[in-house]
Amino acid sequence: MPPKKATLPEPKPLIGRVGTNLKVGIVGLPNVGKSTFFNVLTKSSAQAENFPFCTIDPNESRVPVPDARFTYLVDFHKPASKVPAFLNVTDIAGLVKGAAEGQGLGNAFLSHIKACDALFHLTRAFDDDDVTHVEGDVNPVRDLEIILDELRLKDVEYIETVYEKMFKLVERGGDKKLKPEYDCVCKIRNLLLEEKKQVRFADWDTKEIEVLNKHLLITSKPMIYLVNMSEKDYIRKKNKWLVKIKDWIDKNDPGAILIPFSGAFELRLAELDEEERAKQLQELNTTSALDKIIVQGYKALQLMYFFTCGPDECKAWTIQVSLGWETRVWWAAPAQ
Ligand SMILES: Nc1ncnc2c1ncn2[C@@H]1O[C@H](COP(=O)(O)OP(=O)(O)OP(=O)(O)O)[C@@H](O)[C@H]1O
Ligand SMILES: [Mg+2]
Repeated sequence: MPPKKATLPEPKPLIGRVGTNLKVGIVGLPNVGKSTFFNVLTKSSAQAENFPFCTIDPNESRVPVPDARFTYLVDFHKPASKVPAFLNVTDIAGLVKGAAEGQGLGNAFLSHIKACDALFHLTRAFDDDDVTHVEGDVNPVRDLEIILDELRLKDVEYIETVYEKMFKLVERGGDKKLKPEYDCVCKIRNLLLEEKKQVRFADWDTKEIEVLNKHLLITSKPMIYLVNMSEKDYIRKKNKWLVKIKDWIDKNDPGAILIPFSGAFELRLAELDEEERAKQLQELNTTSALDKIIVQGYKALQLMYFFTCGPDECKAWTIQVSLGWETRVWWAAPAQ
């Protein structure tokens, strides 16, 4: 008998902005490797040190999206000008328990998250007694819940103000026109406050998504889970937390993507020249995780972008619209 096909959850329509200048934010507890990851991903040099709250102000950069179609166009036309698509990435300060009430760097941090359109949720699965853990020990499942809960509480605070305003208009003032929107706000409030769930975990119809898009709640943003492991664990593809994290995601955020990587290993690779790097990867029989992360980050956004190449930038071009669950590409014939 052929093996049973794994049933994948139906992809959910994305909630959020559609645009040409969207960004992915990096969130997680302090000192878990967010800035290290940001630096290797975007070839930047943001401060990354072994102490909590090393990052205060957000660091922003962009990274080209690896795309075989773009490489093909460039190889074919050998153009003078090559403009790939870019993914904008923001490295944000660490978040601690109580951040929604102002602990740690608190509210400023949360407003930086609100400005992002998708999130890389970075969690620490490496043991290293020399690297301080704000919770005292390594436990990425607990850490995931701490972060998600802070994000949820921030949404609760926001939706309460919306709810109170609408309550007065609809329940007291009898405004019938606002009633459908008010009902949706009540559903959001109930989900966040009573069921203690993230907005993206629930099912929403088109009308409800219109309401959600007015508010751009933090817990409605697509989230990609990145597990930061030791170099050794990444190379041997084993880590005692991986299965536990995967189980947690399947149970709580089904369909969400988990990508293991190693900040320490990527940092070491980044210091090698191209030839040494290829040799090293071949010897270790492994690959860098960064391209996969960039592509998934890009796919999580409802992004509309152009990549162009040609002597006058229009010899060959494509427009790509990624709406998360589908990607459409238009090719234009090279100008004669
Ligand atoms: N995979 C890894 N293995 C071992 N050490 C790592 C790994 N990834 C990062 N580190 C180390 O962890 C420490 C904290 O890293 P980093 O400054 O990137 O964290 P952060 O999450 O940005 O912290 P903050 O929230 O304080 O800004 C650094 O000393 C870094 O070298
Ligand atoms: Mg940092």
